[in-house]
Amino acid sequence: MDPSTDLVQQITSISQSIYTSDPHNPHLYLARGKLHAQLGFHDLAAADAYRALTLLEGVVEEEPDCVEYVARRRASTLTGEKKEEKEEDDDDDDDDGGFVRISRDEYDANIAPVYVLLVQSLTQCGCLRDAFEFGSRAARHLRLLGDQQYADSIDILEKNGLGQNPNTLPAQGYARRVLYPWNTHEPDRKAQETLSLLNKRLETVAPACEVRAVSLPALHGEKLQEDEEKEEGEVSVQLGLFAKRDLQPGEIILRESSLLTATNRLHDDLCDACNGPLPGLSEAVACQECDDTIFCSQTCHDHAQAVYHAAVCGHEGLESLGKDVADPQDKADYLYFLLLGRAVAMAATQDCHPLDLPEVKYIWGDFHEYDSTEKDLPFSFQLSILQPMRLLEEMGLDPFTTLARYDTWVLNTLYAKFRGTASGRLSTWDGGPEVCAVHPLWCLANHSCDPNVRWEWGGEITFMVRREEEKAVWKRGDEKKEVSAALLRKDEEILNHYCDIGLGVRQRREWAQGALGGLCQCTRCKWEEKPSS
Ligand SMILES: C[S@@+](CC[C@H](N)C(=O)[O-])C[C@H]1O[C@@H](n2cnc3c(N)ncnc32)[C@H](O)[C@@H]1O
Repeated sequence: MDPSTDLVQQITSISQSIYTSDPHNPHLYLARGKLHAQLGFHDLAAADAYRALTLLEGVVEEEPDCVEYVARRRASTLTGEKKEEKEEDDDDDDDDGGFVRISRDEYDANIAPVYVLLVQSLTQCGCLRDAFEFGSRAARHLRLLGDQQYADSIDILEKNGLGQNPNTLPAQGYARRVLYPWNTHEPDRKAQETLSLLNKRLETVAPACEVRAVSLPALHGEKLQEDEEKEEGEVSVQLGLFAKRDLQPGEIILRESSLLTATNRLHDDLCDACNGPLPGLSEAVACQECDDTIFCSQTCHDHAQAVYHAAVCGHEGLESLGKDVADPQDKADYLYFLLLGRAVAMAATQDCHPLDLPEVKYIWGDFHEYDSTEKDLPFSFQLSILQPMRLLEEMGLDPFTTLARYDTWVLNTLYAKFRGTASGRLSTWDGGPEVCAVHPLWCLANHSCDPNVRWEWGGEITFMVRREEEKAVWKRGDEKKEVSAALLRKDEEILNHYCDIGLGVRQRREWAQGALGGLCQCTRCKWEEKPSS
């Protein structure tokens, strides 16, 4: 058997125990974290180590009443000799339901490997500031517990970030962006069944459009021009939107509203559901239970209650979570976190797995091949581990017992999907990102720097066929190229734009690179990039 298959099986088996019967057992998180690290999932390993640490810290808490999550394990989780030895010790403190509390001895035996796994995993992800901070804290703590006993671990922990100024170390790291082998929620996006389902949804949102499989040029990270030329011809089969009939210039061909939205404005004047502008006081509708939440209409109010609001209603701690961002550079990342929060609220309200939400299940995630070593999914201790735990707590959920739905691999998959599809609106106040949303049908349209539609986004998002005068002008030095006709013919692909098409080719490629996964290879870019004849 392929050794990695065996590791996957072991991970799946431990996850099953965590999800269904033993969620407060730090041994399971440590064991699973080590397996995750062996498979190169250092991000998941860091999250597991942090869970084990949180539970172990409760064991030595001086005031037991302050312990939020009591670390305990099923008496049957140890095997062989260890189990027999332990069973004799456990007799006295057998809790209800066959659980035993984690003992001080277990704490002493596990605290150092947990710290080491946490610090090494964060380092591997590139989250060097947190690795350094945990490393220093851990070394100090282990020294107090016993210099000799923990000498090797202290050595490893202290080597980390030695001589560095923590303030200059990066907090933001990266994770692998793959479909996890245990993810059973991802559909076959190209299957006829999927296309039929999406086309059924399009009937109301964009009746003149159809989703089809399409071959796109495979774009790669930061490749040099020569590499791009070499790889020309390599394709990626994905989905795209197509015209079912001739479409007229100026015609609105898609109208979609979505509740998978987020804003970082603290006391905003936007509808809580669709993030469209609020009408006057007489028309706006407040939630009866928590007066602070305002909707633009009764429809949005009712929709919100059924889709996401029930899980967050009245939980005041959620109001400022992720919104009080000090560094403007972090704003976009925090918006993705807020979008994640909305998806969690939707899953909790509808009692379903977040990856099965209709807004999420079929959208593009830009995943790499499983055996790729590339790491390009932004990952940080704050936004991928700590804040999601706080979010669940503020919603009144135990982040350990709800892991079957909100495990780190699930959150990473959500982040990957959101980063591949979400659109954003900038603040008119400071120009920073302020609102973002996923529109699951709108986001099926691919990009071109000579798009045939333009989009507008208020309460709903629309596609309108570009008129002649709205078409892009191709420029190369002093040379200009004739614009193509505005009519969008039956069977033509509907092409959106992921960047400002008024920019020069270099800037456009730079802007769109994140959303495209590489440098744009559309015909306009290729023409404008070539030296003028
Ligand atoms: C928002 S999705 C567009 C829909 C997507 N093709 C699907 O299957 O759902 C964005 C992704 O589509 C692909 N894409 C869009 N426009 C492209 C283009 N002009 N060339 C190559 N890939 C493109 C990229 O992989 C990008 O990450």
